[in-house]
Amino acid sequence: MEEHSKSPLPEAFLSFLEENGIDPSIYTASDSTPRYLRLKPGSEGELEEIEAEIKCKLEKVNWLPGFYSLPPDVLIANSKSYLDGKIYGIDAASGAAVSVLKILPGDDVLDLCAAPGAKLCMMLDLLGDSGSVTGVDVASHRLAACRTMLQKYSLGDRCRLFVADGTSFSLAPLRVDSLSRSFESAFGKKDEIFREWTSRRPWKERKRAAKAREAKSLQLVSSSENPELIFYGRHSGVVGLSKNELYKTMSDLEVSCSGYDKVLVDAECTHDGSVKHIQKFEHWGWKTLQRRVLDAERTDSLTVLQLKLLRNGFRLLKAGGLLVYSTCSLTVAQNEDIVEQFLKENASAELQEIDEAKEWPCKSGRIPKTLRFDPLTSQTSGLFVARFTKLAT
Ligand SMILES: C[S@@+](CC[C@H](N)C(=O)[O-])C[C@H]1O[C@@H](n2cnc3c(N)ncnc32)[C@H](O)[C@@H]1O
Repeated sequence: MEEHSKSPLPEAFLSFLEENGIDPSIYTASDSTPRYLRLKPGSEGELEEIEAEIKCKLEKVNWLPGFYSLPPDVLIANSKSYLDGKIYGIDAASGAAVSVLKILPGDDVLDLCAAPGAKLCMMLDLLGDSGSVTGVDVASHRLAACRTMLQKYSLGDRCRLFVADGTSFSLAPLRVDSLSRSFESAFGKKDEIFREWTSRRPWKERKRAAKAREAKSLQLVSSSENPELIFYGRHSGVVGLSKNELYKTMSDLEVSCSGYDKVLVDAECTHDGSVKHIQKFEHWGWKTLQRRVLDAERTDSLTVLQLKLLRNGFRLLKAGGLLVYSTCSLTVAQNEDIVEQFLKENASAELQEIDEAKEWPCKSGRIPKTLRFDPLTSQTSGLFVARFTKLAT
């Protein structure tokens, strides 16, 4: 059994909630909030076996296909089903955020803040055998963990991962049907063609990556520097391409027909919706919580980052496509205010009603059509979700 903290919320966190108009009573259910897992499609027939192994009955989440809940103190990380990649832990609210993207086989999907990757895995499961998913994250160590996860669940076939700043990432989706381009590029310079991914990078490439990391740490990287590609699957569209083809950026005009079908901006935030995250600071020290999470200046710079991520995600979305903006903060500043500001400056952005949520245990946000999940209402972690579509101009 895992240890669960029953200690009261720290003073600094309570003041943060008060300043942000968040009712602390929504967290009172946190200790009993179930844990959730998603069954890898195809493993449904093994439910009884999985239950026997984790010694616990799994409750089907009626409002979210493929999801099951279990008591918060049941450990799954050492179970064979988990190690074999038949189940993965993902909160139901996170699953809801992915499901409102309505991913269909064949879609080109962009996940602009991808690590550690629970939502990315679900996207790849929904995508099936056609289309592509591009995962971007600014933190290379977190994205490396995401790569490990893709490999564990054998989900990387149609995925590519870039260490990059999501506020300026500009690469086009790769059409997996781009055989003619691959054929052409096969006549290009030999060492510029991407061969099948292997974790053992050629010496030249490792040296180049090390140099890039060094330049980054010395802040020598110009904004025109190519993002670092740290993984690509066999059917991600990368194999056979030249560097020039891969690193082709899109003009705003090209985006409207060649942009991504679906974009997730699961933005960096103060994580205040997740008490499990806040309680970690019991061990790291409440002062760290103050500095790393609650500090007003940090929150201000976060809202700037969130708006930039949303703007860039929307820029890369094709006309008629869907974008989901989510955060695991419950403050208005990081959610509704961002949505309002964004709508004000984007005539082609339309906030969409999330019809499927009518049967879901969540509330409307302060702006109609947006959703809020919280431990008390939803028995999930806290999450804000807004869905936009891009109108043709
Ligand atoms: C809430 S987490 C994303 C969780 C992820 N979607 C998942 O389901 O596992 C936010 C992520 O944003 C990343 N991030 C922060 N600033 C970024 C930026 N400028 N560009 C891209 N990613 C960024 C962080 O490194 C972090 O991994």
